[in-house]
Amino acid sequence: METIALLICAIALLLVYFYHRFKRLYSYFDHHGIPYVKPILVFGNTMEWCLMKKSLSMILADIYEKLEPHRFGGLFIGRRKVIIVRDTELIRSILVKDFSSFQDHVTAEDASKEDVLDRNLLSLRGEEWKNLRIKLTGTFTSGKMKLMFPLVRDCGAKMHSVLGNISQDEDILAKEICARYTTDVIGCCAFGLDIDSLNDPNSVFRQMGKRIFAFNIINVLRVMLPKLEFFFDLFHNDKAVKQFFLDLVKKTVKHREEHNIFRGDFLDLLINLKHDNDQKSNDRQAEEDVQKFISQVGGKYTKTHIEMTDELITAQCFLFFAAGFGTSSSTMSYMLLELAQNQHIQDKLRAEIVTVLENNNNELTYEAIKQMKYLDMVINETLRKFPVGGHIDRVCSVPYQIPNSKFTIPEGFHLTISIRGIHYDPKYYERPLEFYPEHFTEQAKAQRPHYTFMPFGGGPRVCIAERFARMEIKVGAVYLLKNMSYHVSPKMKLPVEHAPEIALFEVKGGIWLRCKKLQ
Ligand code: HEM
Repeated sequence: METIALLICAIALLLVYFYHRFKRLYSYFDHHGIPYVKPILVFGNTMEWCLMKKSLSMILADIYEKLEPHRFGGLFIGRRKVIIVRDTELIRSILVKDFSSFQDHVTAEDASKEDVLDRNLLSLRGEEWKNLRIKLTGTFTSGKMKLMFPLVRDCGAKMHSVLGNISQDEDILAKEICARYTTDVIGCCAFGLDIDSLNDPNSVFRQMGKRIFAFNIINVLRVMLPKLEFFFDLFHNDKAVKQFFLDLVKKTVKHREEHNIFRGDFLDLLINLKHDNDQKSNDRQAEEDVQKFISQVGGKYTKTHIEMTDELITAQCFLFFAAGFGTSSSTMSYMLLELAQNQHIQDKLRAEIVTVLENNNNELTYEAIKQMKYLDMVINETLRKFPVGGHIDRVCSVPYQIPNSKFTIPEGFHLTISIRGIHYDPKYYERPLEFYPEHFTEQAKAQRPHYTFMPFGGGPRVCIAERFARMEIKVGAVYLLKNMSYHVSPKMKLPVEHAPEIALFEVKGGIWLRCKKLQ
């Protein structure tokens, strides 16, 4: 009896202790006179995320809205204090002007030094990141995109023939067909493989893609309980997936080196970097992009030697795969859903595609997709309404006084920018809830402040592959739409509900569309 009483007392004392600790922690922003959204004990502002009811990006977008009209505010991701930046001028300072104080992504803190695949562009920090980014910049110029265009077009043509086999009025899962296309594209451009997951949905590559994005509760716990990270790492790394990619790249690099094979894909460009570390580029755009990058990072760049080993090459290819296929296929499937719901936009877009193709002898060329201006508007509006990376983050590396405020962000603090919040802000978009490609006429774009459209992030750390992603989505859209029409299937659950457990925006139950062949 006595023992039970003692136990109850001990638990009660512990609860009181933790209650006070949390209370003190959660008074931080009050104490500094910073507006914030009231947290809930233990969970902070992210209870719905922990309970897998809402994605983190959606929660951040809600907080962005609640903090109107403040330039910035506070929130808690579990126990972690985070600043959310709302004002576009302040966003510019953080992403560009004062970039040197906010160079790293939060992911860099999670990266393991022992894990070779964690030495990828997204996870590297400081000088190591800068040097690698400069090296890889030349891989994504328009010239290189033009080289890769035929490879992407071949995957588009394959998707077109798969769609051709679909029986009249069949229902399709949009994300599935788009993901098979983008898996083939990235497999072909980053790994030099003809994967053909379009015809073989169970290809090893497609399975690997599904495993990379398989959600687990570990991801939530890692953020909530950072001190136990070493423990979660035991579960986190899907070692089989990593080994698969390591073996694959090593084998392909060896084969290409031995047989002198050149395909013009990412892997070739990375192998070139391996053999000629400081090769002089004869790509003018690469030089310009690098100069722009160096001026943006604040002239503090010290060139250091990076040896492009097979492991480092694999780490980049693996990231291109992980960052590339899900983002682009989600964007494409959201675009199809909106087009199915807005037949007049779909008709107008198809008319543009058909006209441009006719004017180009029915051939899809790199130049032809550049002429499809309405397609650009539709893609931009899709990326506005469904920014697959719904928020971006930065880590503050030196104490930073927020301009025109008394608050100094301490070193190590996390910052976040809600891309989704900004994209739905009625201050910047006339019809935020509608699918309205006219948000992206030249005139509308010129009237909006900078940093109000950021699906690819911003500043020197912006998505390195924006040109590639846009090319891939445009080619995919042409093949999807030129002689097929899309309608909402009776199986589709509307209004759309987002699946909270996936890092990228996904739709609960999937996007079901009815596909019709046109003459
Ligand atoms: C619709 C497609 C895509 C979207 C919306 C997207 C979005 C983003 C965003 C928001 C970031 C973070 C930027 C920041 O923090 O400022 C990022 C980074 C990155 N993305 Fe993408 N991305 C897309 C496609 C791709 C593709 C196809 C690849 C590779 C082939 C790729 C490779 C990367 C890499 C390597 C980074 C890290 C850059 C760095 O830290 O230096 N992305 N992307």
